[in-house]
Amino acid sequence: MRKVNIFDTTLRDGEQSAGVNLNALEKLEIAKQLERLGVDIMEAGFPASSKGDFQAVKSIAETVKNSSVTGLARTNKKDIDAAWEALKNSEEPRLHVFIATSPIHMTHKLKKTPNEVIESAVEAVKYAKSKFSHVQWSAEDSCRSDKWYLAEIITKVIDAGASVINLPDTVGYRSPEEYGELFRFVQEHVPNIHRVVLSAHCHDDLGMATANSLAAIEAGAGQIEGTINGIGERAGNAALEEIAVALHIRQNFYQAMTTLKLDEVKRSSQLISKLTGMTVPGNKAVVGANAFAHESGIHQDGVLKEATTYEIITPELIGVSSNNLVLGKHSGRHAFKDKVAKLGFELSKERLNEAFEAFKELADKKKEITEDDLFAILTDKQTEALELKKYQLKHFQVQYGTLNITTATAAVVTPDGTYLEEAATGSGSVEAIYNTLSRMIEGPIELKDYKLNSIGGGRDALADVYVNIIYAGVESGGRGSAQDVLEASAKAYLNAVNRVIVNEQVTLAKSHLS
Ligand SMILES: CC(=O)SCCNC(=O)CCNC(=O)[C@H](O)C(C)(C)COP(=O)(O)OP(=O)(O)OC[C@H]1O[C@@H](n2cnc3c(N)ncnc32)[C@H](O)[C@@H]1OP(=O)(O)O
Ligand SMILES: CC(C)C(=O)C(=O)O
Ligand SMILES: [Mg+2]
Repeated sequence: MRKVNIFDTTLRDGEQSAGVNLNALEKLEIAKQLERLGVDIMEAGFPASSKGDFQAVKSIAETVKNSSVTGLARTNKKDIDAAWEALKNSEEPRLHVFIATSPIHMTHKLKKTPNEVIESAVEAVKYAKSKFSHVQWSAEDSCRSDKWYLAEIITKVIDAGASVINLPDTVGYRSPEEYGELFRFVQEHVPNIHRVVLSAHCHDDLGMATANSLAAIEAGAGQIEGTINGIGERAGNAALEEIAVALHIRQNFYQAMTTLKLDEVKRSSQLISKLTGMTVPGNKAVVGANAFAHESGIHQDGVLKEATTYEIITPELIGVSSNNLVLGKHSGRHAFKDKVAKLGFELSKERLNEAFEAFKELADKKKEITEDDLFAILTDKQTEALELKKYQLKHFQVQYGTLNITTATAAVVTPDGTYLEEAATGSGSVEAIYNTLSRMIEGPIELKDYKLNSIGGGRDALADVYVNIIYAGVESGGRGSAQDVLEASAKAYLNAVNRVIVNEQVTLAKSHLS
């Protein structure tokens, strides 16, 4: 069985998803979870792109010990130097440097001749190699590049010191057969290819990212790049959980494996969904809420007789424990703690107590607490610790009637500890709440997007609200869950504002990162 390395780029390409903007503390929290998941390499960001990303990569490189940490750079000294400053204290400093090799990109974007691109790539890899112990080079848009030109530049870049060569399908263009063919071609026509690991990096524009990644493995790739939940630029990247589970379930076919801890998959998915605000569709393979739900009679009958009739993956495999202990209002701390541990959460004693209180409060309102409810409570507690000085909602009330003007009143505590109360009207309940909160928050807020989902099913399902706002000139996403839609809406709005405030504090006070 051949081992395939997992290169996670949730914190770099994943963060390139439209509307996603993680602060350094959120990135660190995700990095710790990716380390628990067992990724071999994590791309923590693009250090030259902003001060915030530089800080994030640096703190991750200094914290994470069991996964190799890398950062992205263009083929210029400024980017490579910034990456070095951010990564030099990691266990094995590793750089990811890229330049595009397709005629379209070279002509229109880079405005360089193919020879100039070769020079730039070789020079950058040599320079990077003088600092970093590992240098990965990527041929951006390799799938629309001339294959003979690709073979030439790869040969030279390997001679310059690259130890990983990545062939990204940057725009998700190829079919699995064609992508596999590219890997075979490169292995046959690059004389020094045996000195490097070949890597695949697929995008999902035509819905083929997972299939293409698996085709690359069949054709000899030793590393797969992707993100959790498949988030990323445009239609996203290959979903790592899909590839890892496919290799596990079909190991006899692929004869390849990863060392991911698959029982950390669900928790990683939940945390990343929560912090990025990118909701996982119900029918998403492996981690969607319906991935293990059997709806129709014939399927249910089959599963009752023999689960393998319709189940090729068990929920337990990805860390959703079987529900033999039902949690409800009569459950105590022991059962709760046991369940929390089974779901893979590690919370401090204080956070665990708070989570237990939140669970009891919810159990008073709901008959049965589902695993999805618990995930919502636990990820809330896990991420609350990330919020520094912030606006806190104390209470609110809304008066709504078809004949009245909708009015909300609310009380918040501001980041400097002042208690404020306000009231405002709106054309609906959510608008009235947002107008009220806006009066107490310093600076204008523009609401760009509002999404409402339910967590779990039934009349007593939790509401999950995601908002996108512009506050202090910064685009920010916020999420809130509660049993009541209006409470979830208020929480999401404040969470989006708080994320901007926290971001500022993190950039100003670097000491918070250690
Ligand atoms: C396929 C991918 O995912 S690539 C990674 C994409 N990620 C990002 O872009 C991260 C966020 N980006 C940023 O913050 C900014 O774009 C920065 C800081 C990286 C650069 O900002 P700016 O210096 O203002 O440049 P801008 O983004 O407008 O243009 C990119 C420049 O880099 C050049 N460039 C693009 N790729 C490369 C490369 N791999 N190597 C060298 N130069 C490159 C472009 O030709 C352009 O150069 P020009 O200014 O001479 O025309
Ligand atoms: C930077 C490279 C590897 C990339 O993300 C792409 O080409 O899609
Ligand atoms: Mg990409």
